[in-house]
Amino acid sequence: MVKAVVIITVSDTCFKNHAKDESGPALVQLVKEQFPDAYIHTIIVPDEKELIERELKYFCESNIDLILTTGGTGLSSRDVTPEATKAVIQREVPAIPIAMTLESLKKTPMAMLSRAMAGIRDRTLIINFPGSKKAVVECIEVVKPVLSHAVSLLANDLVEVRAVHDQMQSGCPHKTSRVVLSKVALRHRESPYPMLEMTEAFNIVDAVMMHWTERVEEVPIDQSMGKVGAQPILAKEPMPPFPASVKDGYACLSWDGVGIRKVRSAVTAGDTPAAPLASGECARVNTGAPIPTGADCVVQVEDTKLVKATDDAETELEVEILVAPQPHQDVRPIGFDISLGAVLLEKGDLIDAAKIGILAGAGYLKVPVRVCPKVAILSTGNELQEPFEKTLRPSHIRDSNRIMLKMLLREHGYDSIDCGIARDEPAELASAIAGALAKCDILVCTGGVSMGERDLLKPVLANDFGATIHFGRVRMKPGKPSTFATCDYEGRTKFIFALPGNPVSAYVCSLLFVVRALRQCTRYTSEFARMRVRLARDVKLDPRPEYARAVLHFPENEELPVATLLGNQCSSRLLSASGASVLLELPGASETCKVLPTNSVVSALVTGRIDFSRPELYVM
Ligand SMILES: Nc1nc2c(c(=O)[nH]1)N[C@H]1C(S)=C(S)[C@@H](COP(=O)(O)OP(=O)(O)OC[C@H]3O[C@@H](n4cnc5c(N)ncnc54)[C@H](O)[C@@H]3O)O[C@H]1N2
Ligand code: MOO
Ligand SMILES: [Mg+2]
Repeated sequence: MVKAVVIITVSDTCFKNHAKDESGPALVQLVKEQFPDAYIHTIIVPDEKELIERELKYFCESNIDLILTTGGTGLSSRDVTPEATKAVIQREVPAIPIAMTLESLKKTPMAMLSRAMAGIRDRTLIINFPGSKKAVVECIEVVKPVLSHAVSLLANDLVEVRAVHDQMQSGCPHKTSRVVLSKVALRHRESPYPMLEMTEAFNIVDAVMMHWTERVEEVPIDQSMGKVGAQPILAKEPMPPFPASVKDGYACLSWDGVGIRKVRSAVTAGDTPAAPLASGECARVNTGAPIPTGADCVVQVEDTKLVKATDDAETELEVEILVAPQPHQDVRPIGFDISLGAVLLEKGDLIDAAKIGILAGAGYLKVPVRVCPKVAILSTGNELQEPFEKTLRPSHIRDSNRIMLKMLLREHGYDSIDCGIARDEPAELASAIAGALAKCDILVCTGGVSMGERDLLKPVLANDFGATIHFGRVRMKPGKPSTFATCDYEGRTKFIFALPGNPVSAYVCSLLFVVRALRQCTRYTSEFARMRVRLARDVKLDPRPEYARAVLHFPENEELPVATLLGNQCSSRLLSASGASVLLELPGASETCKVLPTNSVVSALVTGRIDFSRPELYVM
């Protein structure tokens, strides 16, 4: 089902004067006729490759089903749409432009000059159309019959795909579910899942994730950020590879002491010095430049005086050294920064920017890292609609969980694929889960895990995938109905975190369970750093242990930072997680303690960035 289409007019002329764009509106009209319910967005961009690429990538990341470009597919030097498309797509669909060209050739041989491309990025199909309105109308007729099926294949919307395949073949079984919805009177009135303590849940996640088989892959260093090194990496050369000057000044022989020196030569960074330096001589050097053999120190220019130069002042002939230099003064000897054979990256190290710079400097363009599980994110709920749909449908809300979790995992160094929204229908849930499991190792879904008659995740996982539910309820707030399961799918163990639909529950449980699991898989410490903080105000305790979202500030001369909660902690209120630096580990209320008074010291997990806390914003 085609839900969202973007039409991009690529044309310098139309970019300057939108009124000249006829092809874009024509495409809009044609798309509207075929997909009347689809959300259609149009933009006009100039014939700039980088800009077109940026827009294509943006819309692919925004879950658009179809991107249709018009213009820029010809032979002129400004025609770059195919190149931009090629740079963005992951897989080509060559038959689409071929079909369009064959059809257009019936009308004009000029169709031979079209360089249009078509291809896929993630779940978006991109098709280049020619720039002329007449050609657009002809070409859209060619592709119309396949657009919907193509989008369904990409959306992995197995319901529609199975239906189409069923029409083409007889009797292949449509994915159904063993879960029966109708007998609502038989619903659970008490959760059948024991309530686990947090530590039990953490131990289960740690133990089960040990089933992840550790694998190693080599990745380009610019794709290794946040990954874990799989083996030690050693320096193949000493750094610096030559004795290098630390200052701008003059390379000298230290035993010459103070006095006049003949300026024998100049060595700037990148130069290779010629003959060795003799006593009474010096060589002008820049920071980073190799010092000539014979020299054993550098005197900074501030400690010298010019004695003699050529009349045109282009050459220094003699300088006076005013301060007696020490041997090796301001010289970085060979290997001073990194000695030959030094360990640049330890096995198990988390790769950060500095490490990537060190690897680059040492001539490593790839690095072996521990393979990270592929993560898929799926939202569930009849009440959900796509964020880009302008108008809210009655009793609907926009899905905020998917993009939030994708970004949250990215914040912690993990990529993920977006598997869209599944409705609370057993067969559709089963199909969506099947589609997601086919593409991932860890599935994170949100919604439908509590006590509602349409909370189907647990039953569908257990009945349709034979999943082992390791836990289905945890004594925590937020996140009580969190579910962790594993199943065997297409011969591989799949790990499934079915988290509550409430955005804050999904946020907290992704941090505490999903990030933990991912760190386990790369054998990296699974715990977040813990610190002790003081409460800025009284905090009422919930009966369950609570992970309260807070920001910190660091009063002068105070031993502990002060934590301010981000307002009402209700698990539907995502604002309570916005800008959170820490999750406070608050105990459950007891008979004797229902409120933690101001200045109480509690432990906090450092799950966010600390440097932009603005507690002054949260004065209650
Ligand atoms: N009778 C009981 N009711 C509930 C219990 C209980 O123990 N007994 N548990 C409550 C707790 S605690 C939680 S947490 C929620 C979790 O419910 P579900 O996991 O079944 O989540 P849903 O019902 O699907 O949705 C909950 C809430 O979140 C909204 N939602 C769902 N998905 C999204 C999304 N992708 N983006 C934004 N918002 C989303 C949804 O509209 C609901 O408002 O159950 C309590 N109930
Ligand atoms: O467990 Mo829920 O996330 O508190 O509402
Ligand atoms: Mg529910």
